[in-house]
Amino acid sequence: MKIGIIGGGSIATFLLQSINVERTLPNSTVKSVLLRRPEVAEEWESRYGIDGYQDLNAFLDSGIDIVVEAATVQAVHEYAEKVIAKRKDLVIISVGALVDQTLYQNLREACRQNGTRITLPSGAIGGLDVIHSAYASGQLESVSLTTRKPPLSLIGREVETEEVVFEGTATEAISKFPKNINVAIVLSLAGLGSDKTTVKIVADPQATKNTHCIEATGAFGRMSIQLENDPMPSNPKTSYLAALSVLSSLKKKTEYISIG
Ligand SMILES: NC(=O)C1=CN([C@@H]2O[C@H](COP(=O)(O)OP(=O)(O)OC[C@H]3O[C@@H](n4cnc5c(N)ncnc54)[C@H](OP(=O)(O)O)[C@@H]3O)[C@@H](O)[C@H]2O)C=CC1
Ligand SMILES: O=C([O-])CC(=O)C(=O)O
Repeated sequence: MKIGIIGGGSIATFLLQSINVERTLPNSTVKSVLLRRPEVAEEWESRYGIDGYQDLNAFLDSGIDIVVEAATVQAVHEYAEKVIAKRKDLVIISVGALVDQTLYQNLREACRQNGTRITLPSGAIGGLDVIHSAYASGQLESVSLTTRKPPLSLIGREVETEEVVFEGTATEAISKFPKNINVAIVLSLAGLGSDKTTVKIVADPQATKNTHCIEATGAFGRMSIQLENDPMPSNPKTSYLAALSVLSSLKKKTEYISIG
């Protein structure tokens, strides 16, 4: 599998190290990266053996089979439909973009027409299989997410005591915190939708981890999952698990038997 990555931040760097240096994916390599900064492209070309591009069309025509978006919600709006139109499968980690129903439907239709698929990794959370199973039977009643992160990650300043910085629907949460709460949208897409999935975000000066607590109820019973995620040192807003989940999604594409 020849992989192209959009973005040059913490998740992109993790994937390059893991796939091109540590060779964790059988018969696969990151061939091309779409980067905004030419100086990073130059350095990465020699460090990771990739081709760096600033132009989307040149990137898409560089002999890649699949594209991983590891940039921003805005970049998904900008590039996703063009990636599908070029018949490349796409992995999206800035899942928050798909709160936009028009974009979601357009991408779905473009995939149908072009015979391509979009994968949304579980990101920094888990339990999506449970939510999806409960929803598929029409018997999922409630889903809530409580996220707790260090204040600097969330609001860009320190606070003395913990502060609830948001309480509301997933739809509102992602519009206010597009770099911190993509998890709310993948949770919504697996279950009740972004207007019925409730979110609370807490800035906690004691926190050293990014914590996500998911509670769900339905005819199946009750689920409560708490993730205590180590942040990526290069971007503390992002949990290490999110990067691992992208690698896991890519790995699933190379395997014949799927779990979950
Ligand atoms: N679904 C989930 O559970 C999670 C999702 N995420 C999301 O994953 C994404 C990547 O995270 P992370 O790697 O930590 O983010 P970083 O901020 O470390 O890196 C983002 C990179 O994207 C690049 N970029 C931004 N816009 C564009 C563009 N239009 N074209 C090309 N490159 C662009 C930036 O470029 P430059 O260097 O030039 O600024 C930067 O290199 C984020 O959207 C984040 O919110 C993160 C954690 C969990
Ligand atoms: O990585 C995390 O803990 C969650 C996150 O940033 C996001 O969902 O955008």
